[in-house]
Amino acid sequence: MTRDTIAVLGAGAWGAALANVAAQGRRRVALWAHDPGHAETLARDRENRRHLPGLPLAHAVAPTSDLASIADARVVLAVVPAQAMRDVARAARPYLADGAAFVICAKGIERDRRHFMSEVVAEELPQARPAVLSGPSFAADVCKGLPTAVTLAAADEALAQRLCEALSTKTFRLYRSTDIRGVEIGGAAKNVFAIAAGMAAGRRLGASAQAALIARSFAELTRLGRALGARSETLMGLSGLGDLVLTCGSAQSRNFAFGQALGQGAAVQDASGGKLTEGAFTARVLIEMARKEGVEMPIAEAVDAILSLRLSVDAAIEALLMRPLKAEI
Ligand SMILES: NC(=O)C1=CN([C@@H]2O[C@H](COP(=O)(O)OP(=O)(O)OC[C@H]3O[C@@H](n4cnc5c(N)ncnc54)[C@H](OP(=O)(O)O)[C@@H]3O)[C@@H](O)[C@H]2O)C=CC1
Ligand SMILES: O=C(CO)COP(=O)(O)O
Repeated sequence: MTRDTIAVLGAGAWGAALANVAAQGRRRVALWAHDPGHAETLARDRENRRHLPGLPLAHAVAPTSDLASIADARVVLAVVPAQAMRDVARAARPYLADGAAFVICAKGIERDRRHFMSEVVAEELPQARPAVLSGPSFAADVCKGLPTAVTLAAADEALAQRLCEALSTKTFRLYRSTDIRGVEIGGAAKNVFAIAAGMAAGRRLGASAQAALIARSFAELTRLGRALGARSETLMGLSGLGDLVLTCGSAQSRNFAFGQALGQGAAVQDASGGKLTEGAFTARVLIEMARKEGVEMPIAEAVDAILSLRLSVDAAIEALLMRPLKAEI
């Protein structure tokens, strides 16, 4: 079988990790950075010191800031922050080959237009075949070759199968799905819940509270996911429950660490330490979507209220605990 040519858009932690995965068994994988200086530094250091220090780039990874480098790719992995996806997809339009797979690896929802990433890509790249890759996977773990399993969804199951074969390695396993919406909701929402879990850890609420928070977050995700057409088995799978458990349970997560800093008293504007925390961009749009669907999401609402400075962490915890008793659904 010939191996699909792969290019990666976005040279952060996850872009570098996925470029290394794609480099296995390939002679060249273009890794595009929007900042030419960053592309030059990557090419010189052969390591992403800014985002993934201590983990070398594979030989076949070719850093570049020239978008024309995606022209020969049959598979393009889009690994930029969710709020940058529209601009990057639009800029890629003149170069992307007809029928190329455009695999969304960002986890978020477009704030301004309330669009899922697959909707953004459908609008900006009519020639692309969109797919979504999401699941429990820290970039450093993947780069170190630790075992990881994620979901790859495409509307066309044959494409999903082909992408799983193109991207899977001995330690990076892809499971196919056709439920694009289910996979992208899980990835976007878990970042918001991870902020809440981090806050609980920062306030030292204890392991029982952490478990309750994960379970009730999953109930919120399930309610919204079902309202938006996601399949239950997707929400219960790697990209839903799997990623929720990972991100809500580890300070390796930037969203969790952000919430933890907030719980320990850091100000909202300082708590991320300059790192990308997708949940902070997704919280508001997630609850706007939920309200439109008539879905209750009290944990996500609390995160949004704290980030908008309408509520303190302690007041939000108090409000969650004082909610009327109800059936467990
Ligand atoms: N890290 C992880 O373990 C995982 C991350 N993801 C998801 O992948 C996405 C990217 O995350 P990650 O790589 O970790 O983030 P990083 O912060 O490590 O990297 C983001 C990269 O995108 C670049 N960037 C920023 N703004 C733009 C823009 N407007 N146009 C093009 N590029 C831009 C950054 O450049 P600069 O350095 O100049 O700011 C940087 O190279 C997120 O949606 C995240 O949720 C998914 C699974 C795992
Ligand atoms: O998505 C991730 C793991 O699956 C990475 O989480 P953070 O963006 O919170 O670091």
